[in-house]
Amino acid sequence: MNTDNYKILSNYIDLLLDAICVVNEHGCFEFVSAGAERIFGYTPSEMLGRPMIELVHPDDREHTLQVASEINSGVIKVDFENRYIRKNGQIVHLLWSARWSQTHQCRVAVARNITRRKQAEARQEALYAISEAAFAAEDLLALYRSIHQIIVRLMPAQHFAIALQDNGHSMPHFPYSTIEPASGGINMTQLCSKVIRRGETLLVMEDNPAGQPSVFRAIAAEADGPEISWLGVPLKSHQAIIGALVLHHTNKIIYNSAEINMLEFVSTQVALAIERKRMMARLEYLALYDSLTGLPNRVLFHDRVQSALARTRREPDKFALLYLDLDKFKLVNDECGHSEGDKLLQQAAQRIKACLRETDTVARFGGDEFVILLEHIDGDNVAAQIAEKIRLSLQLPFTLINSQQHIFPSIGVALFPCHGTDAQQLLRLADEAMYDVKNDGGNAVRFADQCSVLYRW
Ligand SMILES: Nc1nc2c(ncn2[C@@H]2O[C@H](COP(=O)(O)OP(=O)(O)OP(=O)(O)O)[C@@H](O)[C@H]2O)c(=O)[nH]1
Repeated sequence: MNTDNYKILSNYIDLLLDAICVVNEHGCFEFVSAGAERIFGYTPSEMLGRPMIELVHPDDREHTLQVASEINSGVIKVDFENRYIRKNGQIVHLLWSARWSQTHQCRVAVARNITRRKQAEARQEALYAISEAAFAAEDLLALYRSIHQIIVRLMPAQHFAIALQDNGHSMPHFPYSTIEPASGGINMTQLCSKVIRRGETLLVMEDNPAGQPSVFRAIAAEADGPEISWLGVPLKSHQAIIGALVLHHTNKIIYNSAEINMLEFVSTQVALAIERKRMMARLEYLALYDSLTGLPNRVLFHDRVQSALARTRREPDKFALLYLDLDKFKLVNDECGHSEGDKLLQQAAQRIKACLRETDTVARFGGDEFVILLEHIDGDNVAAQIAEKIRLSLQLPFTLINSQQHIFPSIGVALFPCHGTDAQQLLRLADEAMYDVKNDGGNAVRFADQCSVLYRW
C-alpha cells in the first residue's frame, strides 16, 4: 500500500471502537481519536491538553503512573488494565496496549472498553463469594459484613445497609448499617418499607435535601440521567421479599442501569444466603435452647457442665448443681389451662435467671424441671444462699391472665468436688436430694449429703 492509501485509511480511524490516545512527555493528552468519546464521555477537544491522570480512577492512579513510566522508558505493554472515571461519574474498565515513540517523544496507546467483561466477572465472583460467605460466616452479623465487602467490590457504596422485615412486623429493622437509618435527610425506614412493599428498586435523588426526597421507580438511569444518592433493592427469596439492600451516598453519585441490574441479580443470592443462615441459626437455637422459656436445654447444659469440669482440671475450682422441680405444678394446668401453665413456666424461668450471676447457667430439662449450674463458688454457703434466693423468689405470687397463682419449688444441691466428680453422678445426687425434699412436703432446699432440710418456708 502506498503512502496516500495510508492517509486515506487514517480518515477511517474514527470507525474504531477502541480509542487511540497519544500522551506527551508531560502526561497530557495530545491526540485522541473519536472513539474516545464513547469510552470516556468527553469529546476529544475536552480531553486535549488535560493531564491523563486526572481521568484515572483515584485508586488506580499510583499503579498507572508507575506503568506509564515503564512504557516511557521503552517497555511495550499490551495488557495493562485500569479504571477511568467517565464524564458522568461512571467507572469504565479499560485494557491498554501502549508503547513509547522515541521519534515523536510521546506515548501512543490503544484503549479497549472491557467494562462489560469486568462486570460479568465481578458478578460471577460475587455469586461465588456470597455462597462461600453463607457457609463460612460464623453468624448472621459476620455474613452481613461479608456481603458489605462483596458489594463494595462491585460498585460504589459509601454507606451500606441491610434492612430486614420479619413476619408480622410493619416496619423493617436494620441488623447491619454503616449509617444511622434516620440520618442524611432521608428516612431509610420509610424508603426500605416502600422497596419491600412494592418489591421494586427505588432510586432517590437528593435534589431536595431539606424536604422530602424525590423518589423514582426508575431502573433506566442512563448516562446523563439524574444524580442519585440512595438506592434500595429488594431482597427476594424463593418465598417472599425479606428486606432490602441499601447503598447510600452523602455525595451525589450516579448508578447506571447495568450496576442496578447487577445489584438486583446479586440481591437474590444475598436473600438466599441470609435465609439459609437464618435457618441454620434457628436450627442451632432449637437444638440448644428450650423454645418455651428461651433457657438452655439439656444438651447445652451438659456442654456447660463439661466445660466447668474441664476447667477444674486446669485450676482447682468448686461448682454446684441445683435440681429444681415445681411442687404440684399439674394443678395450675388443671385449674387454669395449659397456656396459663406455660406463662407461669416462662415467668419462673425469668425469676430463676434473675437470681443468678452472668457466669451461671439455668436450663429447663422439660416439664417443670429446671437445673442450675453455679460456677466458681467460694464456699458451700454460696450455693445454699443462691438456692434459697431462688426458692424465695419463686414463692412470690405469679400473675397470670385470669388469676394469681402460688407455686413452690423443691431444690436439691450437689457440690463439685465434695459430693461427686462427674456430671452424671452430680446430677443424680441433686435429683435425689430434690426428691427427698418433695417426699418431705416440698418447698425447701437440701444438700446431697444432708438428711436435714437447709431451708424451709
Ligand atoms: N403448661 C405446661 N405444662 C407442662 C409442660 N411440660 C410438662 N407439663 C406438665 O407439667 C406437669 C409436671 O408433672 P409433675 O412434675 O409430675 O407434676 P406436679 O404436679 O408438679 O407434681 P410434683 O412434682 O410431684 O409436685 C405435668 O402435668 C405435665 O403435663 C409445658 O411445656 N407446659
